[in-house]
Amino acid sequence: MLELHRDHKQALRIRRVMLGLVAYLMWMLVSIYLYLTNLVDAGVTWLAGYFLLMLLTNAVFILAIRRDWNLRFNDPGMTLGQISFGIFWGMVLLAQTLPEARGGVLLVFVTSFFFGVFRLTTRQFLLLTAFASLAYAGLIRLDWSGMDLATRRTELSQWLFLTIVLLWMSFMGGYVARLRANLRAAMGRIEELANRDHLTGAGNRRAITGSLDTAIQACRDSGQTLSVLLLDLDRFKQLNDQHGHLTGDAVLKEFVQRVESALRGHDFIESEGGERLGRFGGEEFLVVLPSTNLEGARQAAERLRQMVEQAPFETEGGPVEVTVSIGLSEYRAHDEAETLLKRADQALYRAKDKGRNRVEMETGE
Ligand SMILES: Nc1nc2c(ncn2[C@@H]2O[C@H](COP(=O)(O)OP(=O)(O)OP(=O)(O)O)[C@@H](O)[C@H]2O)c(=O)[nH]1
Repeated sequence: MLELHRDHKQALRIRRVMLGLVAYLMWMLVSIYLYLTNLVDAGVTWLAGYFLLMLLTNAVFILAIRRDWNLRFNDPGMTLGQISFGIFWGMVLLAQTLPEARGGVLLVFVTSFFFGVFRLTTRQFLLLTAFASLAYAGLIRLDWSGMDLATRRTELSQWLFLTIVLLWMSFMGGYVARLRANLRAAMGRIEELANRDHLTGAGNRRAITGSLDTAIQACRDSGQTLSVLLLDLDRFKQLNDQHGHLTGDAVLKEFVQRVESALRGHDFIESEGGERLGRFGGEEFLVVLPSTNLEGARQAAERLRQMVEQAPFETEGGPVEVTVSIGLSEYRAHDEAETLLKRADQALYRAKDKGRNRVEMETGE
């Protein structure tokens, strides 16, 4: 199938413009009907030009998205612009339509407005309502002197009903658009909750293993390097026993802050989205280092170890001395996440075994 755009969101926007094309097709069908029933003051050339310009409008919107010009706007979906053009082309047809058929044509405006629920605020809806209402009032004003009293009354009541219906749609549409925005925010929040460790704010196990899988895939695709660090706080049980669980919690939080600032402070952590640090278990954390070989990872790990050791952790129960042991491994061809982590875990075990507060690398076997 033809790829609309390499970016998923942009492809969706193009699809939405195509949906707008359906509305234009509707204007075309209406105009053909009006032409066949002699209710429009236009010939074949006028109609052909009208169709062409409408299609061109649509094509320009699609082109703008394909070339990413739309990304410069606050509303990259260009909803307001698209609806304004929809109304404009509707008005053009209305201007040519004989007064007795205008009432029906006005109904088609509702379809243009409907697109607003994708994005527009009530204010923007009201702006469009004013635009449509004034444009129609302008048309009536133009033909006013040629109308008899009955036609004037019909046109005025049609103008009134159009304005009322569009006003109603503005408030309903704005409400639906707000619901949609709330839903999107809620989805973001749910995603955040599903991926974040509640206590420390670091990524949780699910998030960090997801990042690891992505990083492994990148290694397979491009042959770049990747290393992982498993960090485990030393004698944490003893810390809890001596200072209490709350102090233990505070230490975990500060530990994450220290590691995160150390990771941010060095450009070895070129984040390409996704988590780089995650809580793997109680007092065990995983750091994923893309594009980093074993030596680079060792230096990073050593920096982290020193960051933890260098100053006591300030807690409400007073300062607490904390150290961390770190095991690290580097991606090898055909590694799965499990095998990579297993080697890091074995290295961590050795670090503990050799007295803690140290960095150990995987062995060459
Ligand atoms: N305060 C606090 N403690 C936790 C949390 N999660 C796990 N722990 C504690 O962390 C301790 C981990 O103890 P162990 O696995 O025996 O390891 P350790 O005492 O750190 O000893 P080594 O790892 O060998 O240095 C346990 O006592 C857990 O209760 C947490 O969220 N908050």
